[in-house]
Amino acid sequence: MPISAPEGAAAPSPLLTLRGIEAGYGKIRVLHGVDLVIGAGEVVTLLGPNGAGKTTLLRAISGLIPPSGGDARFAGRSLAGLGPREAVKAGLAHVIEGHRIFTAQTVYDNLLLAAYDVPRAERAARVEEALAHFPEIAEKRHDKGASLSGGQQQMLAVAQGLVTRPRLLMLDEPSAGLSPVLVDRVLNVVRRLREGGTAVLLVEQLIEKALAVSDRVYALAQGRIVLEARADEPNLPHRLERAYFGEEASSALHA
Ligand SMILES: Nc1ncnc2c1ncn2[C@@H]1O[C@H](COP(=O)(O)OP(=O)(O)OP(=O)(O)O)[C@@H](O)[C@H]1O
Repeated sequence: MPISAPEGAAAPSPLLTLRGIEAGYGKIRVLHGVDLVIGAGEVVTLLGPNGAGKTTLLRAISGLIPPSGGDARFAGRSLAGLGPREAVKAGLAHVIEGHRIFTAQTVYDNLLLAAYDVPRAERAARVEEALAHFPEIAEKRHDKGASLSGGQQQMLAVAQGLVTRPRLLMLDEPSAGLSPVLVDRVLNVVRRLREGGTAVLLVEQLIEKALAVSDRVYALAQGRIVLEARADEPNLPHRLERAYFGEEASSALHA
């Protein structure tokens, strides 16, 4: 049975609240007023066709590109004017699509570098904490990044996102280039993070696998949110199709 707040008590404020976010590149407008909410410890998948603006939205949240409009709040504070480093310090980690690790450095040093802003005395423990999620790369902690397989490098990139102990971890297509077994392993980490209370925003093409670890889903099309639903909603595949292709195209498909 869901635990409801006592009557009259204020609902806990969400961890991340986006209202009317607009962003793009120079004169190119990509996001046209995006509203999105993530609760503490919630796993949310962001779906959408190629070019919809998913990566751009993650970049706008993590300070890699400044939004040109709207309001973004994280853990009770405005994200306006925050650069990527400040966003990480505020508790936001963004594992970018196709993230490259430092191949000339060891696995351990890659993680230490990612823990740059963690107090020195805590860094080693944070590195171990991140490695504990990935026994396969923990075994290779003294090996150079270059010696890891593509999948292991991808895991190392996710582990780098974890050393800062984020309240929200944003993963941009973590399955890209991974074998099905490794995809499951990365998504299992998402499941474990959720159990531990870390919120995750997941951009993923493997829709079914992503939904299996998610609480809710948003779909973005042409820079606008066109659907918001619970991940276990029975009618979701049909709604997604309509959201992706528009109602008319969907009716034509089923005609
Ligand atoms: N650095 C950039 N400079 C100019 N335009 C860009 C840049 N990055 C992305 N775009 C454009 O912004 C739009 C949205 O791209 P974005 O990568 O955010 O979409 P996406 O939904 O993540 O797509 P995909 O699933 O293909 O990664 C696209 O039209 C893309 O060409």
